[in-house]
Amino acid sequence: MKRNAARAAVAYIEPQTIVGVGTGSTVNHFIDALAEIKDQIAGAVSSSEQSTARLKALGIPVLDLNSISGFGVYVDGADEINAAKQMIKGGGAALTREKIVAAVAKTFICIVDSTKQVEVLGKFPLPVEVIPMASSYVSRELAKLGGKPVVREGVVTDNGNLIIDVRGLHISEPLALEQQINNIVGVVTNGIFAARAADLVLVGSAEGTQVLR
Ligand SMILES: O=C[C@H](O)[C@H](O)[C@H](O)COP(=O)(O)O
Repeated sequence: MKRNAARAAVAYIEPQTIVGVGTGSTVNHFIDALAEIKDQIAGAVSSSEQSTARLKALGIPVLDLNSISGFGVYVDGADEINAAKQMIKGGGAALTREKIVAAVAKTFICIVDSTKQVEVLGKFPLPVEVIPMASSYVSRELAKLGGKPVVREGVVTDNGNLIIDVRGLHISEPLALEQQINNIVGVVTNGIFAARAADLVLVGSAEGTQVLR
């Protein structure tokens, strides 16, 4: 199902453009598909060390985001997505770089299998990237919002920070909660993608791919 969604995303890549590449098992299928047309693109900008390594191993040049002023299509997965195309991301701890690359892109294409579709975000624990010295303080602040925060064991992000997973949130107003959590001192960013929701969703199933505009 993930592969079907990932392969469908290749059709949205314009020739000789830079492609934004997310992170995760669904995106890995996309990178594999992108390798088949690598001579027809101008390179990639990547959202994690993991994706960078896979892109380079397949011969796709990876550009520094600071060396370009913009690009067209960003393709990434999600842990949950609602009907408004708002997402929870960061199950693979790549949320901050993903949010940065997504912010620069003109179009965000989210590739998911149908199990990721939800009515209300929050069943998947919300990842929050924090500066290590602030993790206890931020955890106490997150608990005040009604969630159960737990520092993800053994995980250090590509930026040298920690991830706090927050269980038990019923996220009925994703944009407001995204901003509220980002306002806690010590938070780098959180995994709610509402200020920058997806523009297009490709939902893979065993039968093929559904396009949600
Ligand atoms: O940090 C990881 C990313 O946000 C992923 O895009 C997300 O966790 C979905 O990953 P997967 O495609 O492996 O389910």
